[in-house]
Amino acid sequence: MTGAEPMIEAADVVKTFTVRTRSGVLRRGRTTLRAVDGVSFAVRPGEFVGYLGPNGAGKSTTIKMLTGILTPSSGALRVCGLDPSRRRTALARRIGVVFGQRTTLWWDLPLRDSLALVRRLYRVDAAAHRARLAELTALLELEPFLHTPVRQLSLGQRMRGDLAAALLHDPELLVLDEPTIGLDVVSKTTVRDFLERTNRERGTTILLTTHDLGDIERLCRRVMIIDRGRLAYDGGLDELRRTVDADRTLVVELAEPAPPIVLGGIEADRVEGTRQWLRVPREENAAALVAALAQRYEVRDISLREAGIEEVLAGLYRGDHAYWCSGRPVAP
Ligand SMILES: Nc1ncnc2c1ncn2[C@@H]1O[C@H](COP(=O)(O)OP(=O)(O)OP(=O)(O)O)[C@@H](O)[C@H]1O
Repeated sequence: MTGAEPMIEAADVVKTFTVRTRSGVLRRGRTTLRAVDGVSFAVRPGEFVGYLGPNGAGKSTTIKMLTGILTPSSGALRVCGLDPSRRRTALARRIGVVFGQRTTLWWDLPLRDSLALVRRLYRVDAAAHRARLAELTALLELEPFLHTPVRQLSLGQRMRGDLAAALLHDPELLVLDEPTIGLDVVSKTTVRDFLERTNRERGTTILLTTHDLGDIERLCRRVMIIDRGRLAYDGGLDELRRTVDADRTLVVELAEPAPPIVLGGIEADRVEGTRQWLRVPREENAAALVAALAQRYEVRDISLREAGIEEVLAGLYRGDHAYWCSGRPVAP
């Protein structure tokens, strides 16, 4: 594969499922559900892309198609230049996959033995395996539990083991489905640092599905958002914030507690002691608002906060923005 070729190329990919329906007590029928509904995108080598969307949006179904577990109902899909469902074994040697909710390791074996089996599975040369295992052991700090059976590992340790297993054969592409789910802050940081480094230093292309916005803010330069099977956004995080035009928040610290501030059409939507939060619409002049506040209240401190990615996405998922509902992809 040459550097110019996309690592992943999806053209109008559709996946339908036939599901049972029930209306009333006795009437049963079947209907077709379009879990992925005409998705097109390309991921270039070396990119780190977040694949986001609310529950049931179609993320896992997309990932299962990318890894060859599911076959698209229509459309064209190529990963590392291969058709995933037809060339599943060949593709497995070139990609790494981690599902946060389940492990690919052997439950009863010590981690080290599990990783040795992975080497056989992927036919990795023994010397290359030794070198890579030593590197991954150091980076993921696996040494203290290499001899522990997988079933006795904590969630964070197991996830580090799974990442090592997925990367032992040095894949070009790493596909991650919720890799930090259930992890504590320290383990999350270890995993994120490791992923960031893997992408930067080895040039591994990474596609990450997560509900953890910390993962996204820390790692992804580009995000794709899917909702009800359709790609609704594909671009940078900062552009997303700008596109959505989310409201800003004015945090006001008063000299003494007061009833919720009302200024023009704006009212505080949160009050805690002397602190109040006001949502400032984009079109509102924040400077004029601050001046009016200072005239009427004794203000100790004031700060204007841009909408965080969490608020931006919550607005999108609620359908606050027209383009979101239209299902029309937004150009990067
Ligand atoms: N094997 C299946 N048979 C029938 N319907 C399915 C199947 N797999 C997924 N679906 C449906 O397809 C839709 C998309 O599911 P998918 O698991 O891809 O969503 P998701 O974005 O990964 O959600 P979550 O964030 O909750 O994991 C959902 O409505 C789901 O119920």
